[in-house]
Amino acid sequence: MTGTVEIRNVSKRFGKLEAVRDVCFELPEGETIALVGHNGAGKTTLLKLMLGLIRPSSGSIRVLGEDPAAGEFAARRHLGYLPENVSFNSALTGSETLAFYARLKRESSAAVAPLLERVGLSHAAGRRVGTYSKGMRQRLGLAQALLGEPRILLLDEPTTGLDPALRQSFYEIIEELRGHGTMVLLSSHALTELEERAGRVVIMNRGVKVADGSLDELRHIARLPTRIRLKVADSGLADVPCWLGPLGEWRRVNGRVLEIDASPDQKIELLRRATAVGAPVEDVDISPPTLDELYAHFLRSQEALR
Ligand SMILES: Nc1ncnc2c1ncn2[C@@H]1O[C@H](COP(=O)(O)OP(=O)(O)OP(=O)(O)O)[C@@H](O)[C@H]1O
Repeated sequence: MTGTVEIRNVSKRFGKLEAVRDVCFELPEGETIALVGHNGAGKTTLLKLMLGLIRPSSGSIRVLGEDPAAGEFAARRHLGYLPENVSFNSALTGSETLAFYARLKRESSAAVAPLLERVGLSHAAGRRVGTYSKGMRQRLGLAQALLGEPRILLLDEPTTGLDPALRQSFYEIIEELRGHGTMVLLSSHALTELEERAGRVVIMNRGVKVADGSLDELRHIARLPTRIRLKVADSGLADVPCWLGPLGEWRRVNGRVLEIDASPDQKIELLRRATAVGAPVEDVDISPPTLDELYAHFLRSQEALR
């Protein structure tokens, strides 16, 4: 896979505050990457650095092989950006707004109608943006970011204000773009929805990158327990320690359901026992560590080192 963004040992200081400290990563094409972190972790600063809106205090950034902060940054045409707080001129219609951005990006205004259609705003194309709901403005923002079929899409909190159906169609658009080779970077706090969508997660804390990998890789590194729930037949409730063996603590969550936090080493053995002939188990439910739990784990680990 070809790289789209290369960040090497980048730091960014605002006065005494180090918003980003010695961060390195590469973002290949055709990947959806989640950039997560608490408020003030440095996510927006990283996006602004990639856009060339600010310069790094040290380190280097390449976007499609160019320095984004250089005067003539030709790769900008291949960049789409949705800022956290989209604001448009409320007197312009949806069509006029998008046509304005198309001119800025030197794209044909013929792109406007199909893009409005794509984000489900055709019906409101002739209405003033001032009358749009938050979700509609967000969709117009996405349409603006999609102008020119970008190879890099940087989206800051893109699903804020979207209802579940719109979120679904938003992620369908993202998946389609990714399939065509676009690198999509989603900066977000919505960890649960990112869990199913992002192939890779970069976790930031206080300006420092604390974890970077696929969900499976992060689970492997964190070695957090997998939560296993067993629905047990009445006959098995009396002698749980016997058929389950010495595999850690278990607790009864309600009636006939047992819950066990199995370490990565115990997991398979536990499932073997639970599904062995004669085991009084009627159903098994396996929940690997969620992105929420992994996020909390990596943040705790880094805070402990401070
Ligand atoms: N132009 C600026 N001048 C001074 N400090 C800044 C500037 N921009 C960002 N900061 C500071 O840098 C740190 C990182 O901010 P940044 O906006 O990158 O965080 P974030 O992870 O995007 O947070 P959020 O989730 O709240 O959007 C914060 O402490 C912020 O106050």
